[in-house]
Amino acid sequence: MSSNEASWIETEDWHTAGEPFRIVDKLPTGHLPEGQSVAERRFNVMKKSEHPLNVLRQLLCHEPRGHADMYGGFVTPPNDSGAHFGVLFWHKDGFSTACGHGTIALGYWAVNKGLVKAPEGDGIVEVVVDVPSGRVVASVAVKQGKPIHADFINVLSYQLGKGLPVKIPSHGSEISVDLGFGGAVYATVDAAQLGLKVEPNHCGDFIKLGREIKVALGEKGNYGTYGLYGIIFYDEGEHAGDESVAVTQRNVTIFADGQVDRSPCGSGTCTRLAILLAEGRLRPGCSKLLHRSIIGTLFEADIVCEEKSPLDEFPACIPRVRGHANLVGRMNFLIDPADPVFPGFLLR
Ligand SMILES: O=C(O)[C@H]1NCC[C@@H]1O
Repeated sequence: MSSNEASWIETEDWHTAGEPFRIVDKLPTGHLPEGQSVAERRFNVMKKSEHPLNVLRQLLCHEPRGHADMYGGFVTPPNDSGAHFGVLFWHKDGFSTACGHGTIALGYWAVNKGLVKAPEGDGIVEVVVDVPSGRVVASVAVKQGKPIHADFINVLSYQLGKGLPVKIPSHGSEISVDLGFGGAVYATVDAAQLGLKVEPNHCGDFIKLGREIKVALGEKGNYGTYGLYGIIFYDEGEHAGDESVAVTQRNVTIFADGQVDRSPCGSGTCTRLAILLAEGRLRPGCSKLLHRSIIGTLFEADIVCEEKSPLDEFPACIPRVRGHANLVGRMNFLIDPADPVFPGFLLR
């Protein structure tokens, strides 16, 4: 694709629990960023706003081809032969380090496309994906050769901070937030502190509050090279019977700059699992988190195992999140530099 010529680009669009995931399998020549790993490729595309892959992100994410809550991934080579492929996740403001809903969609996509050999009848097939935060797995269950659900098995996840006091303009008194890592850094907040329920009619409030909390936390929200990615507002749900069997919560995750996750957020769910482990409310191998989204869709999550933690104060675990993805359509977009709104626009 030369910079002044119009060209076409194909995508396959999925959603996982309502959250969009637009997959670009074949990148135009000259678009793959340099790097030995997906993490290096991400750093390299982020260094240069005029990088052709960053322009392609805006074209496919922003209006009129996308919208302020659009999300997707560019498929790349893996870091080495241990993974099937790599992916650079993108959202309206840039490239993220982790994406559970996208990994679930990629699991379905790879099986449907025949990129990994699935059992002809019933069984499980593992799709191994290199993402910027490490190597993750979509473990796809198939029935008569077709995916029926996928488990996102994430990188090591753990709590980073407990009860950090935060003062924000929209709320009179100080609130308290926990910080955690699930491939990306999240601040998690019990929405009851703000007098809010996680319901679609409060979506605008959560966008505003999420932005305010991010600003108020400032550098305290960073962890090494990871900046604070999202704010998870959660409600405690009804106890599903025995507390040792399940914790039920509903959340909305506001990520990047005011982007709203329609799904329960895969990497956010991993962060909540790690915090619930630290609080002693979940245990590896025997209890679950039933995690609903703001639109009511569900991820079912548990802890595969506890592992050595990089921090003395908090335990660490390998989390697993089960979800469903659905194909939305196959698109063929015209990319025309002469379009008066090239490469696109946003109204948030
Ligand atoms: O499921 C997830 O992990 C992603 N969903 C949007 C924000 C996160 O990257």
